[in-house]
Amino acid sequence: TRSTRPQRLLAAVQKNATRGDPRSVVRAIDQFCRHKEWAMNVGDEKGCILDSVVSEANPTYVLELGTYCGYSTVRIASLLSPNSKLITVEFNPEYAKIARQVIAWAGLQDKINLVEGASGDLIPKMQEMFGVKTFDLVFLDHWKDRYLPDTKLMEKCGLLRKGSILLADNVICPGTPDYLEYIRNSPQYESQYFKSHLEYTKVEDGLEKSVFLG
Ligand SMILES: O=C(NC/C=C/[C@H]1O[C@@H](n2ccc(=O)cc2)[C@H](O)[C@@H]1O)c1cc([N+](=O)[O-])cc(O)c1O
Ligand SMILES: [Mg+2]
Repeated sequence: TRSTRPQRLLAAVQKNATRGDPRSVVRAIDQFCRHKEWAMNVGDEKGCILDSVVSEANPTYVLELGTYCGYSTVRIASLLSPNSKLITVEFNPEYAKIARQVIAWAGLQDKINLVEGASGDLIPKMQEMFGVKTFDLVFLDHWKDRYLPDTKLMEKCGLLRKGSILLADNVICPGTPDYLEYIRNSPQYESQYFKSHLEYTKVEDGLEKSVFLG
């Protein structure tokens, strides 16, 4: 049977990227998506904004919601300091299988915990599963109708501390209107919109960075 797009993306990484070199893995995926097949990675343009937010935050504990093939997982983890950890949540076992191999090719498996399941089920278990108290940075890039309920759930579970940063992809395209309305009007957050483009296209999209004020 025909291969899947994530399988072809992984093959492009294994063909064009250098083992143990995360930035070459990121570059190989961007090349594949720009010249061969579009895929829903945060991409190179929004990826630069992601890089600057991660570098400035220098987080110890990062949560990513929506691994997909591991592009942003590798991009973020490549910027983390030695004792920091990235936990990434993936619902689809096929995507998880590909992402684990992309992460391994980048040589970042020691920094990353990929956990399979639904965010709504796993968020309440983060503290007991990983001994995490709070997350310094959360990257939201999963189902767009889950951004708001999962943010409220993270608040309820005490996973956010004064200064925790939420960074949300696709707030314009495909769009997360209920999340934007909540986060921009809540006195508990200070938000900033970084205007950009939908990955590998000229369509407008952007990232919303929100700091939890506690
Ligand atoms: O739909 C989009 N993203 C949904 C991502 C979903 C990912 O999150 C996982 N998940 C993990 C945990 C869960 O609880 C639920 C899902 C899913 O298994 C999938 O791997 C999207 C679409 C476009 N687009 O242009 O159409 C562009 C983008 O940048 C996007 O991110
Ligand atoms: Mg996205």
